[in-house]
This record gives sequence, structure tokens and C-alpha cells, in this order.
Amino acid sequence: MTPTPTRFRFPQVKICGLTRPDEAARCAALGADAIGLVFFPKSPRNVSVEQARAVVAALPDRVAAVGVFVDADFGFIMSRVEGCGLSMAQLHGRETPALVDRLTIEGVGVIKGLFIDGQPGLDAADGFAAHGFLVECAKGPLPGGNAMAWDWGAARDFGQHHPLVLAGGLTPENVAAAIAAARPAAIDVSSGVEATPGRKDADKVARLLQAVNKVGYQASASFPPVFRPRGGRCDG
Ligand SMILES: O=C(O)c1ccccc1NCC(=O)[C@H](O)[C@H](O)COP(=O)(O)O
Repeated sequence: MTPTPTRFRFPQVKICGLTRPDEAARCAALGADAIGLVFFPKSPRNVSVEQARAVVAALPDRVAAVGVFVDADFGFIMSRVEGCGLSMAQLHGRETPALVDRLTIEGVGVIKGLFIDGQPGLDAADGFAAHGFLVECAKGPLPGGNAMAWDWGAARDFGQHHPLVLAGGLTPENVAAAIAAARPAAIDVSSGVEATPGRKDADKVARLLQAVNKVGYQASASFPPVFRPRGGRCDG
């Protein structure tokens, strides 16, 4: 992938695992760039199509709505994308490059989940024409959302060559250190801003965004923004 100089807030912020419209609207008002909706029945954050549609309806257009899937097929993903008004899909299992290509052709932005210490690992990235790569560790009972911190600096080199979405155990207290260590294009947080699984705590979200904003805005970064506003095709 060829790095393109561009201007945007660095890093972008995705708050994942929303289940309620009022909490999603609050995340947006506080400055989140994207929210995540988990379509995985084993997760305590799993949402129905109806729930997800209501959450997306509460968002301003500038906020990306990302569906999180684990080994789902094209038809299932597209039914959620179209039924709920999602702009992006985050693939958190053993999905193939062909599935990513198919979604991209449909105008769906794709974030591929990779694991620093599991499969698929970082070496799989070059096979995927994804808009971003979420990197976290593989510890914990679920494929994501496990509140597991790791040595985030181990992803720094990866982030020089790929649009890195840093995730795993981030909190308002440690996010500045994590950003300094990994220099990601975006960060993703779920457990660290929750009151209970699936319920976001507005005070924690506010403190997280304050901490990210304090790190500063970088005028130029190596990649285009990972999270794009809803309502347009995602071509690049
Ligand atoms: O959050 C979940 O429940 C989940 C379940 C299955 C696959 C992925 C899932 N979440 C993906 C995310 O993007 C999380 O925000 C990411 O793993 C970080 O989670 P956390 O360490 O809790 O901040």
C-alpha cells in the first residue's frame, strides 16, 4: 500500500460494542469518529438488526458505523450493512481476502482484525486489500472485547506500513501511553469505557477522548483516514 500524505485527526477513535441509541449519540457528541456494532451471538454486546438500525439512526453522518463480524458469510454481512445502514465491516475471524474484495466492490469499507500473538497474524496483512487493520492480542474468551492489554509498541513498525487500528485493553488512563508506543492511525476501545458489558459509561468515554485529544493533532499522517463518514461509497 502506498502511503498518501493527508490531513485528519490523528489518531481517529472508534468506540465499539454499542447497544443503545442514546449512548451512541453521546459518543458522537463527545467526538468519536466511529462506533462499532457487534453481530456475534456469543458476545455480551451482540445486537439485533432492529437494535443496530436504531443505534445508527442516532448518529450524525460524520460518524462511521462499523459492523463487527466473526466468520460470517457475504450474505449475512451485506444484510446487516444494508439493513442497518452500516458503512464498514470489521472482520474478526478467519475471513478470506476474496471476501474482503467482494465487500469492497460493494462499497463497504473493511477493517481486518489481526492478532499480535495469534492467527491471523500481522504477516497476513499484505494479502488483504483492507482499509485498515485492527491489531490486538489473542488472549481471552472471545475473538475481541476482552480488555486484554499487551505490549502495544510491538505494532509500531506494522503501523508505519499499514493503516493500524490499535486495540486491546485501552482505557482513559493508558491510551496516551499506548498511542505514544504504537503511533496508530486509529484506536478502538470497548471494555475500557464500559459500565457493564454492552453499556458505555459517558464519563469514561469523555475522559478517553480528552486523553486522545491531548496527545495532539498531527497535520500530516501516512494514510488516509480509516473511518469515513457514512452516506458515500468507500472507494479508496
Ligand atoms: O467486543 C466484542 O464483544 C467482540 C466480540 C467478538 C469479536 C470482536 C469483538 N470486539 C471487537 C472490537 O473491536 C473491540 O473493541 C476490541 O476487541 C477491543 O476490545 P477491548 O479490549 O475490550 O477494548
